[in-house]
Amino acid sequence: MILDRHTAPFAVDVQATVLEALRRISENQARVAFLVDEHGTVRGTLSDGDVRRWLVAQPSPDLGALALDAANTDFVSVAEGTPVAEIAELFGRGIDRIPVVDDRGRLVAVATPGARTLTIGSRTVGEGSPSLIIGEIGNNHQGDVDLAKRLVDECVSAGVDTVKFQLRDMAALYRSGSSASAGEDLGAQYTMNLLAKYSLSVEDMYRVFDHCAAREVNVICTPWDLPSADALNSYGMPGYKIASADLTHHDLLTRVAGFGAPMIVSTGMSTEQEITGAVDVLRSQGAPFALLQTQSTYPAPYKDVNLRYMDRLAELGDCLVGYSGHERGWHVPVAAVARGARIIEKHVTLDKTLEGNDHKVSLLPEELSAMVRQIREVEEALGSDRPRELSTGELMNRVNLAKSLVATRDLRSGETVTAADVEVKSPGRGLQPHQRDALLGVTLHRDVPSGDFFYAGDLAGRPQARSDYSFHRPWGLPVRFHDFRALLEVSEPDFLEFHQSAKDMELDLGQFFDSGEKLDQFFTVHAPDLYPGDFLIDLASPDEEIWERSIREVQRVVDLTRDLRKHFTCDEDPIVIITMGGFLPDRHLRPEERYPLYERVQQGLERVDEEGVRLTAQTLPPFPWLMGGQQFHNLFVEPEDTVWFCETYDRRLTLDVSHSKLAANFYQRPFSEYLEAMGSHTEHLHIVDSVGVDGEGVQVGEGEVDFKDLAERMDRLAPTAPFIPEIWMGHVNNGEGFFTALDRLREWF
Ligand SMILES: C=C(OP(=O)(O)O)C(=O)O
Repeated sequence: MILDRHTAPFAVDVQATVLEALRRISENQARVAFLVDEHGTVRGTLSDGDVRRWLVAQPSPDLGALALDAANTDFVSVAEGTPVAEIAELFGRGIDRIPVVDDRGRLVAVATPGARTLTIGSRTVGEGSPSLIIGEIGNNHQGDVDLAKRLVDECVSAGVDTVKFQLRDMAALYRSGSSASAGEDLGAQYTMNLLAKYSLSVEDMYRVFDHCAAREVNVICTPWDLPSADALNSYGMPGYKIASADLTHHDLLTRVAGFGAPMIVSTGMSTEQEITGAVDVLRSQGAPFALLQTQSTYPAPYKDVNLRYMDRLAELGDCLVGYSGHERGWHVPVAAVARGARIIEKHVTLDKTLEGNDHKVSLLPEELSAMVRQIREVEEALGSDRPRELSTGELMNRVNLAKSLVATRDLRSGETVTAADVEVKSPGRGLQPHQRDALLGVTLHRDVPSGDFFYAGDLAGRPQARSDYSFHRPWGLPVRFHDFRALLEVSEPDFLEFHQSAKDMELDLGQFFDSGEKLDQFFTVHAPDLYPGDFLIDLASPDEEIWERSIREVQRVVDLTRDLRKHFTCDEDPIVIITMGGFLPDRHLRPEERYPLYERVQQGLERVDEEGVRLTAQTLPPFPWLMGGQQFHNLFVEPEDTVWFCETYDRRLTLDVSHSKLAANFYQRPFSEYLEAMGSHTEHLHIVDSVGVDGEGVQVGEGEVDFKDLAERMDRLAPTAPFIPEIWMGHVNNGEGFFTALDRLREWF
């Protein structure tokens, strides 16, 4: 059981309305709030159930009514000082939060049956949250306030959640007082001498805590004796650490538990019996606590670290567990997180050669940064045990690498598929091999040429109906040279968008168009994404060879576009969509690093003869799936620098809705900001849904884009920009995915 002295999340003013009280209940996620008057006296408790009962009893419920009307005024509470065991007996029968009140009925704590969460300052850590990373400065400040502050600053830069210090009152701590160590054993004498030299006074420590507050980083501290504990309590620490060395110091445990703030308790150099003894003390005090597995040697041999003991600690303490590390390097804390540590403590120093044991096992600031980064990466990688979902990248790779059912001969509409008509071949664009049984015996409703894929639509056994589309802006279909005729047979788009592969760039247009043929529509061209030799267009590249080739490839796309124009009736110059580049394999650039890259893009474009085309820069996602894996896009991702590029160089955009929504999600900004900023620079639209930060190309209505809002904004900001539905794999089964998207988009566009 825990006595939570952080009562603010539970308290609601007695004058609050039902709605205000409900808001508090949903914020604290405890299903109950306590109504307190101006003196802090509890006047009633209001649970979810109380509100429900009140609602059904009202002829016309009014959420603006006083919460007190719905509250339980005959509630269970306990007096401060009630033994924990007695309080524990009151839980059950719907009661899992009990107000603890002083002799005047004022709320002083909330008793809960035990929660595996701790809140330290601004940070709550629980089973499902990122781990709490503590930068242990300890005494590595060498008794110097400025050095202590610098260490705090380094911890902030490294991204730790909390910094930690140690406080000692040498006179109270050592039997021989603060200076006389002569009679001590060699080890103790060495430690005492160091501590005497390098400790900070309480006042200096407070100064450093103030610096932590100014840097907005949570700070905790280990009191090594009772006076230090009291001094820390006077400052008002949001949490306390108990060193392994104090696990058997039950008076200290009890004193600190009485402060009511969370306790993080190390268990090094202790027997299991001593650990359970400490747990009993903490429980009897109702202290919110976590236990840390620790090997109290400096540096600790890996064979003694024993991360698996965290499982046992979780059982013994029925609490959150973590790891306080004294080994070399930082791979063990990273592994500890993967093994369930919710708290990591690791020492930090500016110089490993300074005097004192701790410096040797401390991380330098850049190492601490690396540890924090790697822990966060591992936490992301841990994922969940929910049913497996394929990432967009995997889906793409699956098309390239997996197998499909294909026809062994030319099959005619009306024929029934037999085993001899079907074989398994790569790529994985059609029905998957395990769907063969479902396909056999199906009567085809279309011709399937030899080597062509069978699709889900073939199983449905009915032809796909295509309706006439009419949108209040021009609409088109993404096509390839080899499939546009088939799509034109079933639909009448205003334009075709030729999505070029590097191989398509080599093809002779005469293969696809009769000489003199002119199709009665316009067209756009999307430059290839990938070229042989893993080459990607990168007009921002500092590498001259890549940059020069990128310029050449863009020119080839422009030239092809001019050639294609002969076969279309275009009133305006055709739009060409280019992914301009600026990606990196391993990181995102800071905003100020992006501008020189845009300048480089522009220099490259100035070398391209753009006569007769409208070159546009496609807006890009933060994590493109290039060459089968995750990369990092930097340019045309955030609106400010994208708009800067457009305005500075008089350039236009192809706004890819999926890409830009992913960017908005990644940068945790409203998508509307992206649309408002980039909308008026938009020449062309790729309309498609998206999920998360890298789920692109999603079918309309199956992701997170608000299409009504999108349509309203685009009608205002880019009313004439044409669009295509750019659904990933939308072309299979003769454009099935594109037509589904168009069917859905009719509602808004
Ligand atoms: C020495 C300390 O802890 P640990 O036992 O985790 O090293 C401390 O918190 O001061």
